[in-house]
Amino acid sequence: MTLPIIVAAAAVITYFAYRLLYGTDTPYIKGLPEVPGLPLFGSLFELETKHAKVARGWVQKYGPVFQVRMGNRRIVFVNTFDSVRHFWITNQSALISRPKLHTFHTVVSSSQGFTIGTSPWDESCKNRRKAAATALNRPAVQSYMPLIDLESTVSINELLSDSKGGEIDLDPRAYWQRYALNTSLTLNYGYRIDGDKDDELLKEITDVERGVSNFRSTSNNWQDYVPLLRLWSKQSNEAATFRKRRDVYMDRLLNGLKERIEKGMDKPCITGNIIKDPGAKLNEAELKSIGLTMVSAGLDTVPANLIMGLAYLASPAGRPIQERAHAAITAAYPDAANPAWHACLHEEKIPYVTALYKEILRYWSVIPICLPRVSIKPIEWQGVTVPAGTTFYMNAYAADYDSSHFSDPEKFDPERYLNSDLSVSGTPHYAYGAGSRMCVGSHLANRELFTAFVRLISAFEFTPPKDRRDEPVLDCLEANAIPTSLTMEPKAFKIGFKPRDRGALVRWISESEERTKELR
Ligand code: HEM
Repeated sequence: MTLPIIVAAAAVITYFAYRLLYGTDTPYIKGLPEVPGLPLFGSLFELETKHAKVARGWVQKYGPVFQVRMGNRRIVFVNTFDSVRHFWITNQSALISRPKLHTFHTVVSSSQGFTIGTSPWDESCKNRRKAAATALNRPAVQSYMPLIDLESTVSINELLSDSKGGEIDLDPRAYWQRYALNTSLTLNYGYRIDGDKDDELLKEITDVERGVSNFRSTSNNWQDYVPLLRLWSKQSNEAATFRKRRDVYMDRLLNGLKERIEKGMDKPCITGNIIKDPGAKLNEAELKSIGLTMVSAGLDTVPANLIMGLAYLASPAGRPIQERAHAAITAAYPDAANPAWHACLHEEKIPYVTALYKEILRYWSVIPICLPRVSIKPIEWQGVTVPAGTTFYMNAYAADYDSSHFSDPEKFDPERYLNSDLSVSGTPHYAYGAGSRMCVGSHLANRELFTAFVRLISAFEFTPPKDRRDEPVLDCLEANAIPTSLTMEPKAFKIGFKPRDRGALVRWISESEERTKELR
C-alpha cells in the first residue's frame, strides 16, 4: 500500500471513530455552555439515575441553560423558572414538537400508536390535541363532576371500612389509582371498573402503564442514546412484552364500547362521540391514540400527588397544615345543610385548599424532567441562536425549586400561593409543563385534586403509622421508588384514617351514592 492510501484510510477511520464516539444527532450549539462528557456515552454516567438533581447542580457552573451530550443525542437542559418561561412560554410556537425515542416510539408503541404527549407536531397531533382539549376544557370538566362525586365516594367509603374506624393503617395508593383510572375510563369509554381496589383489570392496567412509563422516561433507557446498546439490550424484549399486554386491554376497552354502541347500550363518552360523528376527522389509529392518552395520562400523576399530599399531611410537620385546611373548609361551609362534601362539586371556593394542592404539585413535581420537546424554529437565548431541530429537556424539579422565584423552596408551604405575587401571577409551577404543549388535562386534574382533598380532609384525621417501618419518605426526590421513571412512583407507606365525625361521613356517603347510582 502506498503512503497516500494509508493516510487516507487512517483519516477515514479517524473520522468515523470520532463520529461514533463524539458525534451527535444535531450539531454543537455555538456559544451555549456545554457539559463535557465521555466518548460514546457523553454525560450519561455523570447524570446517573438522578438527572433532575444532577442537572440542577450543574447550574452553578454552567448557568441556567446548557447543552449536554447524552450518547449521540445533544440535549439542551433548561433549569430555572425564568429560563423555562423564556423557552416554553415566550417561544411556545417554536417549541411545539416532541422527539422520537427508540424504545418508546419503535418498540412499545408500534401497535396502538403514540399518545398525544409523545407525538411529534403534525396535522394529526394537532387534531388529536384539539379533540382532547375540547373534551377537557373548563366547562366540559364541570359536566364530569358527577363522575368525580362517584369515584371519590367509592374510594373514601372503602378507606372507611378497610381502616376499621382508624384502627388499621392503610397504603392509600390503590384507592386513588382507581379514582384516577375510573374517571378517565368513564370519560373516554363510558366504562368503569366496578371491582374493589384489588380488581385484576385495575392491577393489570396500573402495572403495565407503570412499566410503559418507565420505557418512556428520558433517563431510563440508555439504548435511546447509545444505538450500539440496542444490539444486546434486554429492554427491547421487555418493552415488547408490555406492548402485548397493553394491546389486550386497550382492544378490549375499544371493542367493548363498539359492541355497546351497536346494541344501543353505550353511555356518552369521548371515543363514542367520535365514532358516532360522521363528520369526525379522526381515523381509527387516532382514536386509539386518544384512548391510550386518556388511560395513561392521569394514572400515575394524579395519584402520586394525592398520596404524597396525604403522606405529608399525616406527618408531624404536616399536622398544622392539615388542621388549617380543615378549619378553612369548615369556615367556608359552616352550615351542616350545605357541607363542603357536596359544595366542592360545584365550586372551588376554599382558597387554602387550592393553595394546598398547588403546593403539592410544585413540591413533588411528579414529572421532574418534563416530557421532552423539539424546536421547529430557531430560538434566541442571551445572544445565542439555538437552531430548529434541537431537543429540549425542562428540568421542572429545578425550576420549581428555584430560590430566585420561590422563597425558601425546600419548605412545604401552601401560604406561598395565598399572600405573595405567586397568588396572582400566571404560571404557579411547572408541574403541568407550560406553553403550546402544556398538559391538556390540568383542569380535570385540578378538580380531581381539589375534590379529593376537600372530601378526605372533611372525612378523616390523617395520623402517622403505628409501625415506624410504614412511615413515608417525604423528600421530593428521595420519595421516588424508581428514580429513573418518567413519573414519580412514591415509595410504599401507610397512614391512619380516623373518621372526624362518623355519623356525618356516613350520611354524606349515602347522599352521594343515591345521587350517582345511575352512573355505576
Ligand atoms: C396531576 C396530574 C397531572 C400532571 C402533573 C400532568 C403533567 C403533565 C405534563 C408535565 C405534561 C407535559 C407538558 C409539556 O410538555 O409542557 C403533560 C402533558 C399531557 N397531559 Fe398531563 N398531567 C396530569 C394529568 C393529566 C390528565 C388527568 C390528563 C387527561 C386525562 C392529561 C393529559 C395530558 C395530555 C393529553 C398531554 C399531552 C399534551 C401535548 O403533548 O400536547 N394529564 N401532562
